[in-house]
Amino acid sequence: MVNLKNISVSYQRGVNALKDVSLSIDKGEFVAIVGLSGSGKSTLLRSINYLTPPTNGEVCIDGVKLSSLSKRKLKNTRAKIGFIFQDYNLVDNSSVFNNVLLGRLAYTNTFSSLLGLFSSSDYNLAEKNICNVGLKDKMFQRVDRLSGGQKQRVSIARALTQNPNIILADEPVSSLDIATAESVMDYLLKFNHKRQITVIINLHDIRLAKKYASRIVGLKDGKIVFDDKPTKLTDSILNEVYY
Ligand SMILES: Nc1ncnc2c1ncn2[C@@H]1O[C@H](COP(=O)(O)OP(=O)(O)OP(=O)(O)O)[C@@H](O)[C@H]1O
Repeated sequence: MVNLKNISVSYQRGVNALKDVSLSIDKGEFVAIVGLSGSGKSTLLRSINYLTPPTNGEVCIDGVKLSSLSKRKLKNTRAKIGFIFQDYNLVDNSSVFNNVLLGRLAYTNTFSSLLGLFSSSDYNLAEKNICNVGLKDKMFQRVDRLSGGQKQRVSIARALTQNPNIILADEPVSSLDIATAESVMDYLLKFNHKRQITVIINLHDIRLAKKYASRIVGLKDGKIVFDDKPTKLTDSILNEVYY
């Protein structure tokens, strides 16, 4: 369903962040991307939903080339791809409920979204997903009063409210302590299993990658140097990825 065909990304001043990367990810996989800082993990994730369109190569989602899509169709495709950021990307002075409702923005036209018009099914979906991440009692609390783990659960609920086929998560637990990080990862794994949502996640914690992912992709200098089951990621391969 996600197919990267020979993609390269070059930034200004000659930085080649990805070099001829090809990668196919099937529905329902839980893929962790690992590698040194600067190896291209964020760029890879952002190219999948065209936040950073590749300089060369093609990104295909369900067989459709993103480069061939009109603005409107690209918006529709992106609506089915949730994105979870390391720093949560929430509206701090707004409630949990309003933040989660923003997941429906991908489906509303500009006029409705400017007026904040949502349907009753949008409200119901937001409420259901807040309950699904265990935040029912915080529903109308401002998000800046929440802990880091709770904030990241709000971002998961917001992504779920898009009814996504894919969730992209860029270092979502790196600011959290180990126990909290695992509880956030548990939620991602739960929705991966229960809803068959494909999860593609950047992680610098190899232990978490091995514990949760069904497949690990190692990036080094913008190239894939490992792509296999977690059990195949031996210490000597790790040394190579992180050298
Ligand atoms: N907007 C940008 N403009 C120019 N160079 C960039 C930009 N974004 C990233 N880069 C460069 O591209 C390379 C890959 O960066 P990227 O953020 O994808 O790596 P990463 O593995 O996610 O690193 P980190 O774990 O530190 O976030 C790095 O050399 C980085 O400095």
